[in-house]
Amino acid sequence: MSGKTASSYDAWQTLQKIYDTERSKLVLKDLFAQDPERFTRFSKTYSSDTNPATTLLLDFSKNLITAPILENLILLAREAGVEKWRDQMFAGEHINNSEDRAVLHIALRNFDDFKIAEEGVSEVSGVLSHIKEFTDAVRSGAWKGYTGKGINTIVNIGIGGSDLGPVMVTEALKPYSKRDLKAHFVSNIDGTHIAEILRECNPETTLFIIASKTFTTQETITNAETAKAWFLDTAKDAAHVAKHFVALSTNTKAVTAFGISEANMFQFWDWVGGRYSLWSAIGLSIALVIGYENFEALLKGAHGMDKHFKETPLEQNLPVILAVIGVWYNDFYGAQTHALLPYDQYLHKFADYFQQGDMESNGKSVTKNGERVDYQTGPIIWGASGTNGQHSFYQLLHQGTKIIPADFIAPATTHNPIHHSKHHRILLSNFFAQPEALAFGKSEEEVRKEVGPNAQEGVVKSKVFEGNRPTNSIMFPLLTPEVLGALIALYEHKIFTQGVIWGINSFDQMGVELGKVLAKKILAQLEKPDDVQGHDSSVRIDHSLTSNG
Ligand SMILES: O=P(O)(O)OC[C@H]1O[C@H](O)[C@H](O)[C@@H](O)[C@@H]1O
Repeated sequence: MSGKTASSYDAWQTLQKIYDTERSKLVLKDLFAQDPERFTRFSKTYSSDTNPATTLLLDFSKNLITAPILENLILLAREAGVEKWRDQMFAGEHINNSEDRAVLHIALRNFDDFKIAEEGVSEVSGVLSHIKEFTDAVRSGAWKGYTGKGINTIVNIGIGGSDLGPVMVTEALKPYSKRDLKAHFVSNIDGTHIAEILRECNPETTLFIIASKTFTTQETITNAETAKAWFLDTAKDAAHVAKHFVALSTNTKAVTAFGISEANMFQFWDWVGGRYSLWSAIGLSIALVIGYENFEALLKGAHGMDKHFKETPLEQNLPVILAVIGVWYNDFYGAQTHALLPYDQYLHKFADYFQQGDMESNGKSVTKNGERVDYQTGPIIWGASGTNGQHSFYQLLHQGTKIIPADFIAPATTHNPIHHSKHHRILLSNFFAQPEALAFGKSEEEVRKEVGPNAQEGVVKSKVFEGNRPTNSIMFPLLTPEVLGALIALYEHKIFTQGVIWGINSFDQMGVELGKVLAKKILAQLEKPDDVQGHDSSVRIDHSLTSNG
């Protein structure tokens, strides 16, 4: 990093001038009318070198940009050192400076292309073999529970990155799942979460996967202990735990102290960030649900996108394009949020997943050098799957006062072509219609023609769509494991690129600590309510409300 902050880069200042002087000319209707080649100019396709079915089309033509704006946005990325930082990440340098760690989720899906020297990287293939051997044994029925029965239920106990990735991916890849293996995910400390799930489990046929990078996370350890006690209630003998509990962690000591042997532990390393960990041992539940071969295809899909990000000039680089367009809205238009809108029911957890992926990475306000930024950093990520969102919050997208950049995401074909793909055709018609309506709107003149001369003024105005609301559209042939891998990696590298432009460390999460520390203090006091002290006056603990009899 140059020591400069983003707003002092030359390209930033050029962009600010363009925004100040040309903003009124950035009207999508006019930009499309002036340039019949606009779609060709502002769309790009990524295709995997090894599998032509793994293709992503990014249409970014419906953005408030021109060729010179995009050129300057790319210059901004270059001036911020995106290429340099990217190459450092791929080389295993400790770019997570506050924790002095490498950032190597790309090493978990490397398949020997990038040479990385960091400790632990050479062990990745061994852990993958362990995952394969174990998942094959469980899925085939060779792995037996303590009464000799096979496993038909898995319960992943984890939170944050040790939950959201496995949940999102197992939902997204349901068509590839072993339908007779039920997968549950417990995350919340609220006892209701585990209580409801245990009601659906049989201790003889259930496998608990304790997923925690640190193995110190309060929610996960508490839930894991509850699960163990529930299991031993029936199984009685602690020796049976070995058949029903495995751990995914970097912390061998804590895992063995919990009572899980090293043989039942799947390792990963401190250079895997929690929100980038689904590619590691944390993906065990994914491999169990979809099979090891499909898990490997997911990794290969991400690896292909890694190569694209590493080797493609910034101008053609999909993650970089998404990132700089995001910066344009976030920092010049003042957009506060970014919506992820997948038109695919299988992707219904995609926005939830990238809430952590993006907001925990880029929700920072000091640079790596410790300077307070004087510009906006990470956007608020939100969204829901189409078409449900249309019947809920799209009113605000179309006619509200806020600018909400959004990504529309859809597969060209469906895993469920019922009624000769009638559902899918309707879904896609909405996927195409919404960005069109957002971009081009409906003029007052058009409304007047429709409603006739006698309509009230208020009615006319309420039916006008100003348009000029920006979107990206991303399409792929079918949601396969490889395509999903590429799609997730696309967003990971987008987040990386934005973090570099803003000069922040996208790989620590100091902001989650304070609340945890305070909760621990309060917990001690809840257990001994007479001693409540040292908090502000709004923390008044009424023992009659907190005790359960
Ligand atoms: O995997 P664990 O160590 O249990 O951590 C689980 C989660 O909790 C932390 O508070 C972090 O904010 C997350 O990044 C992490 O994914």
